[in-house]
Amino acid sequence: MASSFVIRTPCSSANIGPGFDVIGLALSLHLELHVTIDPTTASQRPLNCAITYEDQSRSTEAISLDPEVNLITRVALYVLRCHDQRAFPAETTVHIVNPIPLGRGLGSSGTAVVAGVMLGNEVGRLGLSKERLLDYCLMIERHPDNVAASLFGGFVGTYLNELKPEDVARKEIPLSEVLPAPAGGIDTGNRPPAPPLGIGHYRKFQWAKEIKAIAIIPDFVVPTANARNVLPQSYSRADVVFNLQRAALLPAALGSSPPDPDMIFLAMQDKVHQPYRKTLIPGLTEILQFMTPATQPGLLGICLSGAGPTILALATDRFTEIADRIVAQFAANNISCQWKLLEPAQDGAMVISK
Ligand SMILES: Nc1ncnc2c1ncn2[C@@H]1O[C@H](COP(=O)(O)OP(=O)(O)O)[C@@H](O)[C@H]1O
Ligand SMILES: N[C@@H](CCOP(=O)(O)O)C(=O)O
Repeated sequence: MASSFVIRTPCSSANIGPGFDVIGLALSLHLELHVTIDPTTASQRPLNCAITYEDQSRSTEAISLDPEVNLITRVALYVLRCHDQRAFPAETTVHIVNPIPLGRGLGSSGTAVVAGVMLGNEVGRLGLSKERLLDYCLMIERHPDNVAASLFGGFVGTYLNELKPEDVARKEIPLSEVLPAPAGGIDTGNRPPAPPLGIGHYRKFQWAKEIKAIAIIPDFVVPTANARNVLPQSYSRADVVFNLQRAALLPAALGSSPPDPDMIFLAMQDKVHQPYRKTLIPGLTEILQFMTPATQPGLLGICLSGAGPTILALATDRFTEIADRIVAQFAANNISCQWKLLEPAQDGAMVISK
């Protein structure tokens, strides 16, 4: 008999200023996988899987419908193959509905990875806990901030365990071995490296109910890998202490009701990633500084969302006014934008039976 379910996964904004690779916030824009498994259909397809894709994000990148290439199904196959299941159950169809803009700093890849591990777990009937699924996510997306937010929901602080030397080697296995290059439908029969236990952990923080997130999304892509390549290998003690001081304040500042705008604005400052990413995002330095809670009522703080180019402005009201001002700053650099008013998504990725 056929079965159907939906996997719903929120997008995320990572860092929130000083919490580089540590802090993440799940937001109310959801990737959905509408999955049907119909064993009565004789499978004609490679890997027993057919993909369709519905773009609701206004992205121009073409998403592959080949299950060996598509990030979501590739990740699901990784989880399945770690459990000696070589393909999807016959006959699986996955309809992807994606409103998350690609390569803009709203964690589209982390969300896709989370949806992929949830898909592998569900179709393979593996019964893995979300804590274990986080390990699988971290073998692919190697910083925990986006994936933990999308998997568990809410406003999270994350950390990686100090692993035993043999486990460190397993965690650092090149991505090409975790997600091997497509073999053109030929099953190599290789079992991929399973993740060590308990790589990553998270803690949920409070989020003050008055605070909403405005995402100002420029019409250009900054691949996260490029935005990580512009960062230095080492930092001055002064810059590290600057970020530690603010990162330690941030959860209390964003969790206190009513919010204190000056405290939040200060707690969202950063010297570890944003200053270096200005080379990829025209006008970034000015955009992060041109308004403050003193000059813009309703504003609490501004930061780069993830690796950018999206700007995240936290605010209690006057959302349109704040968004319009940031859009105008980008327009001064000949960059057009869309913007969205989002809320924290307290529920993480979930499977909904149909
Ligand atoms: N829903 C999806 N389905 C397939 N691939 C996706 C999906 N979402 C994101 N990706 C892949 O992730 C890439 C973007 O990842 P990345 O550069 O990390 O940006 P982001 O900040 O959006 O996570 C896309 O170019 C695409 O290859
Ligand atoms: N901590 C990472 C977060 C990347 O987020 P994304 O949404 O841009 O993928 C970083 O800052 O590189």
